[in-house]
Parts: sequence; C-alpha cells; structure tokens
Amino acid sequence: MSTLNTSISTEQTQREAPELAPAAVQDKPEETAIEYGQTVGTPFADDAKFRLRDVEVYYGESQAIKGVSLDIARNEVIAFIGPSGCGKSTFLRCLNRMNDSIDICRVKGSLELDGQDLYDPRRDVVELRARVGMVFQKPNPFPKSIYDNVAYGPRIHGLANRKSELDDIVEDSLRKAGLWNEVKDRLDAPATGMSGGQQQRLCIARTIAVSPEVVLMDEPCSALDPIATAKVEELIAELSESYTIIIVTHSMQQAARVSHRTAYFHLGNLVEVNATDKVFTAPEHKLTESYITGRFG
Ligand SMILES: Nc1ncnc2c1ncn2[C@@H]1O[C@H](COP(=O)(O)OP(=O)(O)OP(=O)(O)O)[C@@H](O)[C@H]1O
Repeated sequence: MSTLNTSISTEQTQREAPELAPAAVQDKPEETAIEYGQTVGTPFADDAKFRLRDVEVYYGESQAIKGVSLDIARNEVIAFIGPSGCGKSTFLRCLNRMNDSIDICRVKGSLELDGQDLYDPRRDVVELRARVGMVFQKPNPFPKSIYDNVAYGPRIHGLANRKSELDDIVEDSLRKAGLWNEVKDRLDAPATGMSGGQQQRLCIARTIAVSPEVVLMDEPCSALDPIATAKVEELIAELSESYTIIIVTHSMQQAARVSHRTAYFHLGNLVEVNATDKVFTAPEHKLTESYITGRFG
C-alpha cells in the first residue's frame, strides 16, 4: 500500500495519453481472477475517504456489481473506466445513494464515508448529497437565473444568513468553476441561455456552492466540444486541491489527463486499480490491456 501523491498540475492535466506498451502483457492474471473477485493493483489507500468492501448491486435479479472492494483516498482524482454496461455509473451512484431512487436497486456490502456507514438508515440523504455532490453527463441547469442556480443549494441548506453572504458564495463558486468573468454582468439571465460548456461549469459551480467534500462526475464532458472539455479538465485539476473527485469517463485520454488512479471495471467486477500512468503504460491485467489497446469496448 502506498500513500497517493494527490497533487496534480495543470501541465499534467494537459499532457497526452501515454503511449501504450502492449509488449508488457505476458504473465498477467488470466480472466480466472475475475471469477474470484480479485482486483489486481492498488485498490487500497492509506488515507481513505471512502472505504468500500464487498459491494454488490442488484437491479431486481440481475447483478450489476459483483463484490467490489476499493478505497478512495482523500483529495485524489480517480477515474472509473470500462466497457459500456460494466457498472461504472452504478458503482458511482452508490457513493451518494443516488441508486436509492431506483426501486428495483439493492446495494449490499460495507460502504463507509469517513468511517461512517453510508447506508445507515438514520443518515440524512440530503445532507449526504451536499457532502458528496454530483455532476451529470448532460448539463442540467434549473430553469432559473444563473445566480439562482448557484444560490439554490446554499439557500436550502441555510448556508447564508444575509444576501451579501449569499452573493459571496455565488461569486466564489462561479470563480472556482472558472465562469465568473463570463457571467458576472448577466447573473440574472436564464441559465438555459448559456452554451453547453458554460452550463456544465455552472452545474459544477452549483455543486461546489454547498462546500462538498467529494464531487462525483458521470461522464461530465461527453456532451461538450473539445474546448469546453479542456476547460472542465483544467477545472478538475484545480478542484482536486480541495475535493476528492471520482470521474466516470469513456475517454481514456481524459482519464490519463486528469486522474491519479484509474479503476478498470469489467462485467460488474473491478479488475484492476493502479496509478493512472501504470494502467495506460503497463497494465497488470490482460483485460485492462485488451481494453486500453482497443480490442474491445
Ligand atoms: N435503472 C436500471 N434498471 C435496471 N438495470 C440497470 C439500470 N441501470 C443500469 N442497469 C444495468 O446495470 C448494468 C450496469 O450499468 P451501468 O449504467 O452502471 O454501466 P456503465 O458502465 O456506467 O455503462 P455506460 O458506460 O454505458 O454508461 C447494465 O447491465 C445496465 O443495463
């Protein structure tokens, strides 16, 4: 087990995905490892924000997550990658109990945030989702003004006593989301009139306005053009200084640019977790290697 280096520079975020090393795949665990739910690499961390053990998720009778154990360290950026349907989003949604809203979904296993049971029935889920915020694939601003989108969370959580305090939170959140200069003169304009990339950064501002500890991102750039994507990726690097960030992405280049560790999922199993450079240059598992070299997925 090693302590993660969780600092990441803008320069790192802008680098290209490293060249793959397909020759280095001999003597890797075969698919049999998956049958036993073993994960190769470094799934555990010294400074765990999330401690997740033997997590299983079912939709009715169908099992989507098959005994996944993983630590997510404080202030790390971890990317979840894998073929479509492998369970990345399902596992991500366990972390702020978004799956609770799906009637047929059952979550089993031990899931802890800061040593406390995430699924304790006494837990206030609204408070949990403020601590563990989420940014979705498609920007989903409320049909309100730019200001009110960001002020919404702080208002319902009672984070500001006076209008001036709320103004400060809105400005600070928009600055952190790299949006302040673009919108400061039109805070009363409808958010739906912004570009897609601006809307996504507004959704990030809305998420961070309630001072979360963790930000979950489910393919946050899939609806964005390359320029808007680059801005969001820069933002992820900046936010990683203050927050734990977990990002689901179909873009291996994006995972390579933004994350410290990468977790590779396959058919509901967590196959490999390693430092991102290692996953993309010298993966330990044959399935990871097959995926990153484009043999499937
Ligand atoms: N609401 C749901 N009801 C029933 N089954 C679901 C539901 N959501 C997901 N599943 C199933 O769970 C499995 C994992 O889906 P999930 O969306 O988590 O995968 P994913 O890796 O995020 O896929 P993608 O990359 O396509 O978004 C799939 O077989 C999917 O069909």
